[in-house]
Amino acid sequence: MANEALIPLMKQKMKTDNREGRTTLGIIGTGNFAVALAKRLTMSGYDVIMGSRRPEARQNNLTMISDCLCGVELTSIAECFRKASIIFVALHMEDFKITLEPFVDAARGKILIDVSNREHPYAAISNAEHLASVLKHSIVVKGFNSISAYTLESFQESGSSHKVFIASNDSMARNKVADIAKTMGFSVVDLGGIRSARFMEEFVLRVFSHWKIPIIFTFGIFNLWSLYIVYLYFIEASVFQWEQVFLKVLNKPLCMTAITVLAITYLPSQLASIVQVYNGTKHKQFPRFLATWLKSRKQFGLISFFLITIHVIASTVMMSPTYYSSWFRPVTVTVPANVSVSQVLPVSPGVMIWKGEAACLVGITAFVILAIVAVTSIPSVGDSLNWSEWRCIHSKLSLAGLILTVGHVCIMGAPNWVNLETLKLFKSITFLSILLPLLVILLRLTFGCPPLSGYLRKIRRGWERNSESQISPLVQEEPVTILHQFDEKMVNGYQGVRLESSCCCDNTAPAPSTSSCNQPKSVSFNVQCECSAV
Ligand SMILES: NC(=O)C1=CN([C@@H]2O[C@H](COP(=O)(O)OP(=O)(O)OC[C@H]3O[C@@H](n4cnc5c(N)ncnc54)[C@H](OP(=O)(O)O)[C@@H]3O)[C@@H](O)[C@H]2O)C=CC1
Ligand SMILES: [Fe+3]
Repeated sequence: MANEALIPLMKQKMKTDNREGRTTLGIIGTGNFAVALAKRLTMSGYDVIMGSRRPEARQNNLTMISDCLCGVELTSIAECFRKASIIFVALHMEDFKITLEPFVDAARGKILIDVSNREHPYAAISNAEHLASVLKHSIVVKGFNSISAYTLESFQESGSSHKVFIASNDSMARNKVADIAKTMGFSVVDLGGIRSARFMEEFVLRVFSHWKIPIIFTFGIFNLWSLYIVYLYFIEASVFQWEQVFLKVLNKPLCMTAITVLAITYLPSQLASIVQVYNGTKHKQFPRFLATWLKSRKQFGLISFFLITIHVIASTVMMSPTYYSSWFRPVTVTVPANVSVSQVLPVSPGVMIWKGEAACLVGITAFVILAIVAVTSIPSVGDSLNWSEWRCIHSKLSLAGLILTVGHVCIMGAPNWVNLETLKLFKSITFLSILLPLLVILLRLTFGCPPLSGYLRKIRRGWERNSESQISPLVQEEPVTILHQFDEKMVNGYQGVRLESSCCCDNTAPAPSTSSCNQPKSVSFNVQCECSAV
């Protein structure tokens, strides 16, 4: 691995790269990723040299793939090492040794960007560390491995919402690669030393890891509600026919699951408030289950919205007096004396009563509000909002959505609840399904009203009940970031929280400015933001 003594040599080489102000970058490999990268770099204003084992054989292929590649110089790997000082290694890890070992001296002092991914999650060392061991005197930077060839090629779709993670032991090399990524239109996340490469490579192999728990939970809740519905409507009383099982019957556990999962989305925030008030500080870690639950809120919310959407469509399809008899005015038919009852009379359906209309209005409004919340949780949309707007939508508007959803159920069920005995009340599915959401709303309102709201705000600004040394008010106004080691837990948390800044602050003594941090050891997350969103 390169050391700082190589930096002057590198600077010298960088200067020779400039032709008419353009920097020359090398790419070793001519596969899918290399071609997409060459196109993107060319369109971002770089001169590109591609190094191949068989340049003559590849030349025709490249120009046939795209016109953008006409200006790209295709040469041997040795020539590529000679002409460029920053080189992307777009090879499979298994080929590093056999293909690159002869170029140990040619690679001396060069910045090599390892873009490779692994087949399997478990490996003793990362691909980047393996590359550094093959080309001992080079400076290896891990990066771009989470960006697909498709993303590189589709200019319009890959905006700053696509993040390029970068890791290297050499801070100057990291900065240079970060500048290239920014010029290409990506936003950059600096993950510090090369050890982070292990997690960068493992991270991309995970398949919907954040979705597993929410999906299993939702499935469990759906099964429980379904069993209860079957018991109520088919075993205890024969209310429905089996033919109605696909829409009318299924719609019931579906909407009950949707509202339960919606409550589960907002419940951990309230539990977090309870824990923080109980501890009298925000600096104590949440219990593991709660931390995981907090990180899964987005997934729970989106699953709930998905179920609500199906419920809305199914209800709209069935919207008739036959299915929703209690929502419509009954039709009285007077049979004239000269008409026999066996004759068919045209009967116009009754209009909706207040209950039906009000339930529809409140339900539609809740659906639209939750749609806005769901859409803004898409990173590219969320990124267009500032922090206050994002917080307003995910805190206030989502609460309004939950209240309206409960209101929708109450309008449907409440007129019946008053006539029911206590025991029978617990057999009402509308009553049962609002209990958890009501608890969440009550907790939210309790923590949102003085004096608890003020107390909680104080805690979230750094105040500690049992601490002598309070953080100065000036520092409290700054976003408080905590230095995490880049470990599995942090990568998991990445999707759930908004990345705000990357200063390196200590948990107990937040640094007031990012400038004091020349070499952040890891990304840091704006914990203030996460807590506020709570
Ligand atoms: N494709 C994608 O979307 C992404 C790919 N990556 C990573 O980028 C790297 C390249 O991927 P990709 O371009 O798809 O792979 P390809 O199989 O399409 O290309 C690999 C290239 O490696 C070169 N090579 C050098 N030595 C050997 C060797 N001994 N045997 C075979 N080929 C060799 C070949 O070029 P030549 O014959 O000209 O020397 C070949 O074109 C991989 O490590 C992959 O994990 C990372 C993110 C996304
Ligand atoms: Fe409904």
